[in-house]
Amino acid sequence: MTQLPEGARHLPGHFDRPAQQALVDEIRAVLAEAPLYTPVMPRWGRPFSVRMTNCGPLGWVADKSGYRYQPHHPVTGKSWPEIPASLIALWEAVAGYDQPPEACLVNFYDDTAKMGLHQDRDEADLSAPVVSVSLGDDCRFRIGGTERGGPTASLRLASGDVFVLGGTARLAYHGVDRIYPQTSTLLKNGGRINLTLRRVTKASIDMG
Ligand SMILES: O=C(O)CCC(=O)C(=O)O
Ligand SMILES: [Fe+2]
Repeated sequence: MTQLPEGARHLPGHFDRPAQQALVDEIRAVLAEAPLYTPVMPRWGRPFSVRMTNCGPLGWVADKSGYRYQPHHPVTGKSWPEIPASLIALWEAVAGYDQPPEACLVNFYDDTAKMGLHQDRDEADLSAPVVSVSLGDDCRFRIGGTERGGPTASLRLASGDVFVLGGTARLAYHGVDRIYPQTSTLLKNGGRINLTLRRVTKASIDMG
């Protein structure tokens, strides 16, 4: 595969350095309310190398019973904090979808973390794209087609980049092969943050 699948868009440097810094400050505030935790794979319970938390009315969680969205943090039991306004604005600018995102997954990768090839398909509404932001160290991102085992392409994502999976690519297999340590000075202790905005339900929801 030499080019990106239809509906996949890489927006290099969408956020400039000051905007990246502002986002990091907002994410630190999210982490203070909703700390990173280590999810585990369904069934076997093998821990992910990526630590996670969420903001938004719904958050994506993984534990022994499966993958799902839920309105509260699995460790603290508290509601997830709100999605920062700058990320709502990003969604409005690039998603082409008239409802707001409901979930913002926060992934934290240390120097050795990675994420295997997978599809994002736990959402009831697959007509909305997945919009993701990279902050901190670069990574090698891999993207293929909608069938497991097909050809893939890899590209380097850097701090401030935005990546959109929409159209046919909404169900494209993708993953993070590796982090390139010490390639960014944004996060003082290194590592990479990925923010992934998603619409989960079809209609507007009221979480009451
Ligand atoms: O870290 C990334 O760039 C991708 C994250 C991802 O695929 C996911 O959270 O589903
Ligand atoms: Fe994903």
